[in-house]
Amino acid sequence: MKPSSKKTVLSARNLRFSYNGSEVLGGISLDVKEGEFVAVLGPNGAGKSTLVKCLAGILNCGGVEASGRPLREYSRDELARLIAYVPQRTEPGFMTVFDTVLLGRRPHMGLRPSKRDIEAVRAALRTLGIENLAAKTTNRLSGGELQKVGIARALAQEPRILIMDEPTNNLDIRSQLEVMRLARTFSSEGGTAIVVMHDVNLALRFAKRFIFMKKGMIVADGGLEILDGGLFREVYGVDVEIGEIRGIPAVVPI
Ligand SMILES: Nc1ncnc2c1ncn2[C@@H]1O[C@H](COP(=O)(O)OP(=O)(O)OP(=O)(O)O)[C@@H](O)[C@H]1O
Repeated sequence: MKPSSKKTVLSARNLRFSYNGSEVLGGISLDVKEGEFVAVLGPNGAGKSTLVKCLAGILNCGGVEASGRPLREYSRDELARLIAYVPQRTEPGFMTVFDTVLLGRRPHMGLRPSKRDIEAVRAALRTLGIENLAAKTTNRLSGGELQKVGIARALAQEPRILIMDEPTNNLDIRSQLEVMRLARTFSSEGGTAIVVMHDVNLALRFAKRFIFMKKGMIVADGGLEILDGGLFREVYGVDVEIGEIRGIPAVVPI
């Protein structure tokens, strides 16, 4: 890839992580720059979620810096203003959709929500097309609606880095496209989007950089130029045909 003059916002150096003594990340190094849209791909259990939880500061992994400063030196609110993380599953509760999304404003808010906070929540609900659900409690939503609430909460947080773990889970095809467009817009406006995905074709269509993981390691990292049959055989153990439909890259298992 061509070197870029953009600022590095997140970096990991020789990142290792174990659950109960069992190593899941085996020494990962990467730099992510402002304005990037990165898709993290790879088979089940490869360590994708663990990696993004380390990058988001959800897991205390060490070896991760944001804007040149170790994550552990950030206060909780500082980190939340910088990085929003959307987990694989948003848990339902007894709060309304509006109040759940308002939680995203906590790191910005005083004792009471300001006009600005309320407007940020409304804007996030609008972006996800769920204003009509604002008064509903989240335990009465469908899986896809709940997923959108989690994403809206992250947007309301107005972070500089948006990290989403399989955000298109549970979503219909139109909503999948909307979420990917939203991440693309976020990154084209100077934010940084890092998204864990299983849908290779959706990732290829929208993201600009692809990190393929296997067994806790990065196997390949780059733009569309890194794609070839050998990569898919190595990472997923499947043979694929790689083509293009109307200029959109398409990978078909054969
Ligand atoms: N809380 C945990 N405790 C113990 N082991 C865990 C825990 N979370 C994940 N693991 C293990 O760590 C490994 C990597 O899991 P991770 O969720 O990071 O993979 P992934 O690539 O995101 O997988 P998937 O695509 O299935 O979501 C797996 O072997 C998993 O069993």
